Amino acid sequence: MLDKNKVSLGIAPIGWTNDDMPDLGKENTFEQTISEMALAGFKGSEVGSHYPADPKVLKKALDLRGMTICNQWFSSFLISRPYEETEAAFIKQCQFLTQVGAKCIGVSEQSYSIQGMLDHPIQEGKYVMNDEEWEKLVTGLNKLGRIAKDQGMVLTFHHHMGTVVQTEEEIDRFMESVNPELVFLLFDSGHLSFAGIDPEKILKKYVDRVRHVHLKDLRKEVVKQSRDGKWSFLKGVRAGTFTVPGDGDVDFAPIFRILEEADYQGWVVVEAEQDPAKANPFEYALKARKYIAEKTGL
Ligand SMILES: O=C1C[C@@H](O)[C@H](O)[C@@H](O)C1=O
Ligand SMILES: [Co+2]
Repeated sequence: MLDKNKVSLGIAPIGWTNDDMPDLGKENTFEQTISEMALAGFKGSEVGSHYPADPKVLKKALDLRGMTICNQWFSSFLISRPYEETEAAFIKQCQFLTQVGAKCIGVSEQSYSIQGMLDHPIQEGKYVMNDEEWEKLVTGLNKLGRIAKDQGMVLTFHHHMGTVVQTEEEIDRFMESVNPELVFLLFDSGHLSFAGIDPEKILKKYVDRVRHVHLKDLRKEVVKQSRDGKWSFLKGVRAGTFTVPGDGDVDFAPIFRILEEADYQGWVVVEAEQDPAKANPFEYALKARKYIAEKTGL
């Protein structure tokens, strides 16, 4: 069982409106999204592109529903653009997050990422960094991690399909290289499973350095179709690569057990992007909430 005083349950708006493919769920308003999250029993939300940009407006709408912002995605371009460019955007986003009371920022290195390319098979030919690029990434993230820490925030890094940190070797090298006081891991069960990595193994190894968790389930049958058909990441998402915890093929029992044994403190966030026309987001949020309550006591 997870301790309700230490672990909070959030959900990402990506099941309602998908920022990577804005036509998916464009009919779902911000108010409807957060009302359904709250009604389904979630206390936190990540930030979606259809959320108000004014932190006061956003915070008021969340406060009314007993909710808070728990994290926001941040795209870094540390190995392909001047560091200062990423730093300026990072500082701006940290300020926004601080104003809405959030403590976590989830960074993904998007240089040469194929995750958004509609004509690129996700399971082939992603970019691999050379030693010089590794150095740039690590140095840049350590600097950003310091900036976050000085503002009372935590920089977590999101390993992700189609990006420069996807494989087990890349995750290991990453964790060996970054400053453990400044850069933490965002553990995403769906992306690990999609990459053919055992989530249990990674979590066991790095749980003490995990500061944010994405609970994402995976339909292995769709992943197989995606490999055979050479689908892009986004085509796979539309076809149902991901779903809510308990609805797919990821075994969440060891994940919850490791978090419990490590006395994990922080957010666990359901993040299950799929086509809202096929998988009603409110229905799936309720389904996830029920499964997590049964398995963790949250
Ligand atoms: O954390 C995430 C944010 C999304 O934009 C991304 O594509 C998704 O798969 C994810 O894990
Ligand atoms: Co994620």
